[in-house]
Amino acid sequence: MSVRAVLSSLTLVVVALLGLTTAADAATVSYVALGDSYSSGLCAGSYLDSSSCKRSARAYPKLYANATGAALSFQACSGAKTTDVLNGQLGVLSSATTLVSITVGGNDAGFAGVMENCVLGGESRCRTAVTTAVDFVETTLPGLLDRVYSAIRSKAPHAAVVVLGYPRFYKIGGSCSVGLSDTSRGYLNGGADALDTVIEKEAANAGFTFADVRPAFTGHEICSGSPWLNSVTWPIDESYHPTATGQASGYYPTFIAAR
Ligand SMILES: CCCCCCCCCCCCCCCC(=O)Oc1ccc([N+](=O)[O-])cc1
Repeated sequence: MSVRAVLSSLTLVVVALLGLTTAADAATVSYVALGDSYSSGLCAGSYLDSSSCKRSARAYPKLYANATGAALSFQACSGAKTTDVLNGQLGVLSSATTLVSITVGGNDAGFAGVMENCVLGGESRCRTAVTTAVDFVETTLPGLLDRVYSAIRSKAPHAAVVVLGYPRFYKIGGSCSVGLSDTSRGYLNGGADALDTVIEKEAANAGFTFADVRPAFTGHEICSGSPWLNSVTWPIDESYHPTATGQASGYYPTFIAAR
């Protein structure tokens, strides 16, 4: 065999290997999970590190990566508002990102304060707190979501983006140890609906897919026979969050179906 023939067969082998590598890279989903505690998995346990972000091995982003072999960059962080996503979570996005998920907006709307008013303050204060939050959701939140969604699109131009919503918290009329009246439960469910309505609309405006978790959680609200959400609990910040089952049976299949 001449030197030239050896070189040309070597070239063929190298080209073939490069081809395989490129094909393997293209087949690997490059997945970035953004957002707040509903995506980090606060309350689901088995946290992946000791950070206050509370990223859980039982949260839907990790379940998806385990099941599919997708390469996950887990950015979601407990307590995140839209500005935290904009300023702290988008650095890993690139033109190579193929899949993005996000839950955000609840903390901007003052979720924790609303819950405190409703649990401790009685029906009247609950109604006022929810009304104020819904007003914010309908007037100010759309612009905040637009900023986040536009930034995602410009940093990850080729990604499929799935925006997940929030569940209704309460079954109305269920027997329940939590001292919240059916009236207050109704206010809170209405707040979740208002939030989901705005998130769905802004996601559609951005060309993203909205994944509605409310159907999956129906029958599994607080005060139902098999809740997938924590009621008031200790530590207090884990209150009103999906349990590990809520992540696995509520968020995860809803994400899979929308992706
Ligand atoms: C209209 C808004 C109020 C209506 C109440 C019912 C709405 C249901 C939607 C819930 C949205 C929750 C998103 C917040 C997720 C989150 O990150 O929660 C936190 C988790 C942890 C902390 N923290 O401080 O550790 C703070 C907040």
